[in-house]
Amino acid sequence: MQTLSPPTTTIPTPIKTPTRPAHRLTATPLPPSQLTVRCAASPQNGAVGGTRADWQSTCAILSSKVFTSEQNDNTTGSKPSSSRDEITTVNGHRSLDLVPIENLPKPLTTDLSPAPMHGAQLRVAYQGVPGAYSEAAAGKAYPGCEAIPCDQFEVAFQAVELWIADRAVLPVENSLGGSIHRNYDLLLRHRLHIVGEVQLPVHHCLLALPGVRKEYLTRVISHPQALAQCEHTLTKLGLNVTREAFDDTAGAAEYVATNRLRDTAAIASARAAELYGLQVLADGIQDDSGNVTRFVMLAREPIIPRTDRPFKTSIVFATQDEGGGKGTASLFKVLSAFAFRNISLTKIESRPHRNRPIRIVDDANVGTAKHFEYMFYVDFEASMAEPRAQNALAEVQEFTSFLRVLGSYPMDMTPWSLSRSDDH
Ligand SMILES: O=C(O)C(=O)C[C@]1(C(=O)O)C=C[C@@H](O)C=C1
Repeated sequence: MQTLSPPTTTIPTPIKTPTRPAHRLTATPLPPSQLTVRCAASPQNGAVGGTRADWQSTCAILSSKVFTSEQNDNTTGSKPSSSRDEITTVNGHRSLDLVPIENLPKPLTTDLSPAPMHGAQLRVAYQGVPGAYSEAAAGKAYPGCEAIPCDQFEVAFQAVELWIADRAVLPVENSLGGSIHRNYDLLLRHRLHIVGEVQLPVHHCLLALPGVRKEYLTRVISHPQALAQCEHTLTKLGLNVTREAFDDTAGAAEYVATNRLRDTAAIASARAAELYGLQVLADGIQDDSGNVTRFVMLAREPIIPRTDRPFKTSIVFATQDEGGGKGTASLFKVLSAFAFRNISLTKIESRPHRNRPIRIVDDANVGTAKHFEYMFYVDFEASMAEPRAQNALAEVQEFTSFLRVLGSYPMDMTPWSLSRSDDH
């Protein structure tokens, strides 16, 4: 499948950004590792326990495994450092027990309510151009926000790290297409925190220039996830077309419009049709009417976990080497730490362990085994403010060589509706 080059034309200004110049953020060479990450949160009324000390004790569970800040990405599986002279980090932050409480910087926000510090709208970075589903997710997560288009997922991370944006909204999985692996890898590589999730019903349309008929089409372009979500319907429509990947759905629509392509259709939202002056050739072409994409919201600071509403926690870990002693069956042991506490897992994903993708085990009698090594991403239904979650993670640490909490955040509990008006 060939990847099209994005057009070099001007991108329309994102909605609700009347004063901002019309452009998309593009990649910068600044490595995320150069970015300063600050520590911890201040208490907030309604948070469990309600004091900074409570929050610190919650975090202390996690700070027993410390890594030196010299390490590139905390994934090498090194043993914890015990030296108090070293600058230590937990989840990319200075270890809490080394920082006097009164010196803790204030978090950007302590809750999901949009409260930007710079006195303006909350600025939310997303990948794509106006009309992309990610933009709709940003609007659902933070109504009235200023949505900032970025040309790559990584740029959205950087936008937050560089204080150009307050939040990033990124798709992580779709009910038909599965996980968006790139974003799992980026979550590990960067130091941002998951502060929320939104689930967005995704309603795809087949878009073409006005006057174009289905019979004229020779190709359909869109984001690979969108192409995958419409695979069977495209075949059922009897289209004799090639399918080509594009950076995002709305970008594909814009490309068709700007280049006046009469042989090409885009799969994108009805809103993209309006924005780029395209007609809707077919509506609701996703293979499942309940098609939904889950997005996570990222911020520079974590939010304070609570217990007054359902929370989810996302972690990533590497198991200890298998092959005897403590290392045996470590994945099973990790998962059972949750099972024994009646904590439901909602998602498990494995990705190659970047620093140690293969482990070679020589056995003189039978030969050499080459085991693939993984980073495991797990979402579980509990708040880090709950002792059972803290205890589970304390136990998980015993069987892992690396563990990071990506975030503890409110679950998206909006009522499920497949009505057209809810769709994007
Ligand atoms: O291209 C877009 O519109 C996006 O927001 C990206 C994306 C994705 O990456 O999965 C988001 C939701 C849909 O599942 C299809 C595409």
